[in-house]
Order: sequence, then C-alpha cells, then structure tokens
Amino acid sequence: MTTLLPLDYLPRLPKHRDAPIGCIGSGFIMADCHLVAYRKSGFNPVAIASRTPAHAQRVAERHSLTAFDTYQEMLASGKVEVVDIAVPPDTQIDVIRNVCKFKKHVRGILAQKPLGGSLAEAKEIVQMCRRAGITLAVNQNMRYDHSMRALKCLLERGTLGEPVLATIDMRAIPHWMPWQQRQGWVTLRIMSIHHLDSFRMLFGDPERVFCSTRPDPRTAKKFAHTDGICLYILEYANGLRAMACDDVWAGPALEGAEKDIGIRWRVEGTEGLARGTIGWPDYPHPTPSTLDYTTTHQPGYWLQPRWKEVWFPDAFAGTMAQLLCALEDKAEPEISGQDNLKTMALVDACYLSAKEHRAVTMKEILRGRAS
Ligand SMILES: NC(=O)C1=CN([C@@H]2O[C@H](COP(=O)(O)OP(=O)(O)OC[C@H]3O[C@@H](n4cnc5c(N)ncnc54)[C@H](OP(=O)(O)O)[C@@H]3O)[C@@H](O)[C@H]2O)C=CC1
Ligand SMILES: O=C1CO[C@H](CO)[C@@H](O)[C@@H]1O
Repeated sequence: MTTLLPLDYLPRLPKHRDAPIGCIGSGFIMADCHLVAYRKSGFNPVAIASRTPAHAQRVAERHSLTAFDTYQEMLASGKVEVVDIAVPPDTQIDVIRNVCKFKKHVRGILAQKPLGGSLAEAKEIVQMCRRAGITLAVNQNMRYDHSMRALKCLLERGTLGEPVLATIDMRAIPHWMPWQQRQGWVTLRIMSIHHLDSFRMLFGDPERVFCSTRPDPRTAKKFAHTDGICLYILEYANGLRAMACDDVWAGPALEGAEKDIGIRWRVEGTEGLARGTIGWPDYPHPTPSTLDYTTTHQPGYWLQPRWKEVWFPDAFAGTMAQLLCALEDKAEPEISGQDNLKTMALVDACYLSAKEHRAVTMKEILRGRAS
C-alpha cells in the first residue's frame, strides 16, 4: 500500500495579518499577482502609488486601496508600515533610498527581484536598509512555488537520500518588460535568477558555475543581448551537480509552429527520484505546479501529491508572509536582502562565465570581481 505523508508545501503565515502595506508600482505583477495573493491571504494592503497617478488610481479601485499621486506622499501619510515594491530594477535603488527616509513609520520592505541593477547596487540597498533599521526581504517567489516547497520537504525528510543530480528545463516565453531593453538583459537576471535562487534554497551554495549563452532569435530582432538562451551547471563541494537550460525562445512557437511550453524539473537522489513542473502562468487558466516521486523506502510506486494553488499568483503570499513573520519574530526573513546577495553573485558568476568561457567561483564574485 502507498502512504502519502502530508508535505509542507504552503508558507508559514504570520499570527497577525493587519500590518498596513503600501504598494509602489502598479504594473502587471503588482496588479495581477501581489495584490490578488495578499487579499486571498487576509493581508492588509491599504495604499498604492506609482509613476503615473492614473495607473495607481486604476489599481486602487480594483483592489480597494487609497491611491496617492507619489509614493513620497503615501509614505508621509504615516499610514504604511510595510512597503511592497514592484518597479523596474534600475529604479529600485532610488525608490528604496527614499523609503529609508521614512524609517520612523516603515518597518519592512519587500523588494522585487533582481534586487538591483548589479551586485554592487544590491549591496548598497542592503546597507541602506540596515542603517535605517528597516527589515529587507526579496520577492524571489519561486522559493514559494508549491512544488519547490514540497520538494524541499522531501529532501529534509531524507526521502530522496543524498541529492546526486538536479535539473531544470525551461521552455517558456516570458512576457517582456520594456525596461529590459535599456538594460540589455533577457534571461539571466530576469528568469534564471529564480532557478539559481531555488537551487540555493534546495541545496545551498555551489562552489562554481559553468555557463554558456546565446541570443534568443526572436528577441534579437528587438534589441541586442547575449543572455537569451542560457545553459549552466553548478558544481557543489559534495559532488552534487545542478544544471538548467533556460530557453526563453522555445522554438518558433510564436511564429506559427506548434507550442511546447513549460518548466520541468527533476532531482535524482541516492534513495529516490522526484520530478515535477512549475505551473507556467497561463491566464485565465490556473495551472498548478506538480510533483511526482518514488523512493526506495516505499518501493514500486510513484507518489503524486497534488494541490490547487498556483505559482502565479499564490506564491506571492509566501514572499510577503516571510517578511511579516520576520517582523513579528524580530528575526531575519527567509529571503533576506543579505541572503539574496549570494543569488545576485551567482547571476554575475553566470554572466562572467559565459563571457570568458570558463568556470567562475562564487568566491571570485563575492570578493569583488563582477561581470
Ligand atoms: N518575482 C516574480 O516572479 C516577478 C517579478 N517581477 C519584477 O517586478 C518588477 C516590475 O515588473 P512588472 O510589474 O512586470 O513591470 P511593469 O513594467 O508592468 O510595471 C512597472 C511599474 O513600475 C512603475 N514605475 C516605473 N518607474 C517608477 C518609479 N521611478 N517610481 C515608481 N514607480 C515606477 C511603473 O509606473 P506607471 O505604470 O505608473 O508609469 C509601473 O507601474 C520588475 O523588477 C520585475 O523583475 C516581474 C514579474 C514576475
Ligand atoms: O520573474 C518572472 C517570473 O516569470 C515571469 C513570467 O512571465 C517573468 O516575466 C518574470 O520576470
């Protein structure tokens, strides 16, 4: 008989959910994901401001918030204790610098990924928040994808034994954001950052990375870039190898050929094998992530737990919850700004490895050599 032990695939929620949240930015991710998840979880978003007041007003009406013409006015109102930011990465440092001026009222900031335009900027953001006494968390929300959390639970229980080989195979076309063009980034700092961060959450920090990239033929028609299709291998001291193929081209699927879109992952351990999918945003159809596993502890079966929650928007409850819990516990958030510097460093290691066609250690990047 198969026994399916319950897996902890949901985030820990704070005891009190009434900390007033002020939102900065009113684009896709704020309007369709953060705020939807916060309302579902009983959190307390109260206000919003953006660059264009009419955009903030529109989202305020949809989610029953007070709109302010500028985020400085919102912060000066004294009504906000937690600030949720979703603006383009190259504008995030200035926004955070200004939020820190309101340290009298603001206790926590949830910043979007990537934390800054570079590792150096991310370090500055971490220092600014520390000096202001504000708790900084990062919205690296793939860590709260339900299949990733369930997988982490299996690893912690030893169901898979020692991890030997982990792979992520992404064949999916993200929505492009206009600010990516001025950065010249397509994949590593936008999408691979989730996979690199998830590998860190699951297995810890690797020693070095080998990365190879090429332009994505579709996006190359819009702007020059190097990091379209990205392949990378992480080497861990204990022998584990983690590898990803982030193919945001995914073949000529938008040019008339059939689509084969999705993110698949697999972890092979000495005592078990897990495989799964990350539910790719497919509005209006919710596509939950999946997990199947088999283990020598219960031979002869695939176990297939399922759930109804989806990565977008439900995982955004987790990233806000980790900040609210940290404020409640007076502790560091699970994805603190400080922790996220290592993910930013890993992204830089990938850029440098691809540029110089060699292995790059995390130490080399953390010591100061950036791409
Ligand atoms: N964790 C995740 O899974 C995801 C994270 N993201 C991240 O979220 C961020 C935003 O992405 P997304 O919503 O898709 O982008 P959009 O381009 O849709 O929205 C960006 C928003 O930021 C506002 N804005 C721009 N500059 C400023 C500024 N200086 N001050 C205040 N507001 C500003 C814009 O204002 P306005 O419209 O008012 O002019 C707009 O509302 C990015 O960093 C992206 O990487 C995005 C998708 C998923
Ligand atoms: O972080 C991200 C996660 O997936 C999205 C899917 O459209 C991306 O656009 C985004 O940047």
